[in-house]
Amino acid sequence: MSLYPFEFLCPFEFDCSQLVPPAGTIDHTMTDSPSQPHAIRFGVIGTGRITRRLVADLQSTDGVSVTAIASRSQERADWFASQYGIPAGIEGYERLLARRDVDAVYLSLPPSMHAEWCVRAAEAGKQILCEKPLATSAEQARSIADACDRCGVRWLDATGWLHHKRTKEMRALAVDGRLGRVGHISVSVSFYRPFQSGEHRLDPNLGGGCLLDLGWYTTGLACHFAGRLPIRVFADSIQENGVPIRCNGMLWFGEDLTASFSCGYDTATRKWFEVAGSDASIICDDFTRPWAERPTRYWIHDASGNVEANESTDRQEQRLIETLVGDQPLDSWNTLALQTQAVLDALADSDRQKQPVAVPPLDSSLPLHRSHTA
Ligand SMILES: NC(=O)C1=CN([C@@H]2O[C@H](COP(=O)(O)OP(=O)(O)OC[C@H]3O[C@@H](n4cnc5c(N)ncnc54)[C@H](OP(=O)(O)O)[C@@H]3O)[C@@H](O)[C@H]2O)C=CC1
Ligand SMILES: O=C1CO[C@H](CO)[C@@H](O)[C@@H]1O
Repeated sequence: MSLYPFEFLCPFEFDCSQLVPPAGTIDHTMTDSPSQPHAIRFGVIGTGRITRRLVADLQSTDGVSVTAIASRSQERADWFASQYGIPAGIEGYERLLARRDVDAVYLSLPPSMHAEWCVRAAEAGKQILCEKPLATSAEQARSIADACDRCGVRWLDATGWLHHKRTKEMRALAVDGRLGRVGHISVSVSFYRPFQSGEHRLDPNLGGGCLLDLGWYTTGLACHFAGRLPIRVFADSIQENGVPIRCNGMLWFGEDLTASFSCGYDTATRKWFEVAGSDASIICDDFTRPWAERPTRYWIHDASGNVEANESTDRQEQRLIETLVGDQPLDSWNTLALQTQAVLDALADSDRQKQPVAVPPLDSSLPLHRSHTA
């Protein structure tokens, strides 16, 4: 059965009067409602699986509305628009960027397309929420950051777990001495196939492979808790169709702190980490998102077998969206994304060479990824 049933017809027509925004212009006159004055109006680029969830998250975030969705196919755009109550279905991503009723875009394309469409969105003056991985190389990631800088637009990668309220809490435990001296971080993210045909995760030309897809989480987690870039990394993968389908590795943050990771498409769903200190460890088994119908949870284990359990609920995607459309600086989040991408480059390089490689230092003008955890 097709993933996209096309039996629904869109009741909305494309409105040419909404074309042509001067870059950076935000025109709130077209879709503001009395209940949402000055809502930030999102346009969605791509109609994939994750889009369904994020559209609902956008629509349920205060101060945000979704005004348009673009697909390569008019039929698919119309179907999504009608299913999700989005006023306009648009054929072609460029046409969405040209609309005056779009202030920000949510981009959920295969990874190899992120850089091009983020840069175009920035040049059209739109704020950007881009799916992870931000790009397929550090150079591409930097081109996104530079374009956003140049055009004065805010951007975030859609890495929801970072914005969960417990993430700050867990990191505080690691840095305030509760665990003793932190020595090792281990992190695993996986799920077991099957994939549908045409799956971008298995296509090297679309930025496929578990290292970018799931290594984005494992690398980001290790860098987030370490609060610095690793000096040296090692990765080794099992490949299929020219992409890694299992990848394991090590990160050295200095002599005192190491991390190990495992990610892949050939073991059951795992989304856990451990931060091990000299006195105690944090263990979390759902860091990327909660298990269905359960609160998020983590445990602090001490050296005597005492366990402190923590459960909480939060709406991490809404927090992520609020952070983007808010007015606080995004430097710290942006830096972590650029660091993560640079480390992924080094891991891919190590996997090719089958030996540890040094991680080049990041641009020193970037602020350290620390401020929001204070
Ligand atoms: N944050 C999270 O929790 C998650 C993030 N992701 C990320 O979201 C992004 C999209 O993933 P996912 O939703 O699974 O992807 P899908 O394959 O389901 O969707 C990708 C969409 O991109 C568009 N597209 C444009 N060109 C191509 C092409 N050549 N091949 C395939 N699709 C194309 C299609 O939309 P159209 O044809 O309508 O233009 C398609 O629906 C990835 O970067 C992924 O890592 C994914 C899952 C969870
Ligand atoms: O980011 C993601 C979240 O996890 C999924 C698997 O559970 C991945 O497929 C996806 O790319």
